[in-house]
Amino acid sequence: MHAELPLNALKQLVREAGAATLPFWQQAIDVERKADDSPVTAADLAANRVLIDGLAQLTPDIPVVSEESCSIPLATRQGWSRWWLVDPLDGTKEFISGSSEFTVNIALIEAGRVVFGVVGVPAQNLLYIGGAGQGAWQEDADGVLHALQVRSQHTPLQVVASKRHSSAEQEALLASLEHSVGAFERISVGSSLKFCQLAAGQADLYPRLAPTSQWDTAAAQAVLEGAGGCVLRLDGNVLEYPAADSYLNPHFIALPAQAPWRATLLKAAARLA
Ligand SMILES: Nc1ncnc2c1ncn2[C@@H]1O[C@H](COP(=O)(O)O)[C@@H](OP(=O)(O)O)[C@H]1O
Ligand SMILES: [Mg+2]
Repeated sequence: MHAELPLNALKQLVREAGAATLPFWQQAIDVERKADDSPVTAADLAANRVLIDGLAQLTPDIPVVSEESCSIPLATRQGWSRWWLVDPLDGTKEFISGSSEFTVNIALIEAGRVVFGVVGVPAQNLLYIGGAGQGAWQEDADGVLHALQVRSQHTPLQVVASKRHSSAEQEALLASLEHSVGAFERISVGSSLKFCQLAAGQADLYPRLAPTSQWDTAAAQAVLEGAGGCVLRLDGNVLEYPAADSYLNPHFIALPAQAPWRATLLKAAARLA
């Protein structure tokens, strides 16, 4: 997997960033509001510091954009051929509520595509790693790797969706799925763990017709792609990571690449694009 990357050190760094969040977890914690009204805590900032310092040390030639350090001029970012895209604590609202569904995310972007990602789940002492064409693994608390593979047939379909964010379009897509493919079960999960559950063959579809930013999706997209999944915009193209004014993603669906109902779902999604 990306032979030139210091893989073990990167995994250790994500574990250390996760460990930096845990002293604040399930404790009374001050919550600040950012300019976009989203919450940020001392845990987000502690993990951010570990990752920014660690990446600068491990891969000094690769620039970093983090949710908590993202005010880098577009003209500068447009000159980068590869860069790290970091969400030090995805699922901040879950973290604040005391839920274990929060993650630490680092993704390597090359020429606008995610090529490698590590997702840490600090409260479960787990890591997910992977990249398109390279495979995907879960590393357990003892450092043992377990290969991940999506499933493509499961009845009923299990749909993972945000605990907190949906939209009328998302509900319309799910209604059309039920009509054309069949009944499904819906499971609410916070953070980028939703992609990891697909990668691990524990769920079948993650529709996100509600806002996310690039750092929310990139690392776990790499894991899912390595496990045989894909993340597609509603027009059927792969979700990409262009340098742009805004870090907002378009709406997307994440699914096993070989899902038998893929074409049916994409037809319904195209009507909502
Ligand atoms: N209006 C909005 N604009 C951009 N991103 C949003 C958003 N509402 C929610 N999100 C993103 O959704 C993520 C949470 O996803 P989920 O609901 O699946 O757990 C948040 O990540 P953070 O917790 O890192 O801020 C946040 O970035
Ligand atoms: Mg996030």
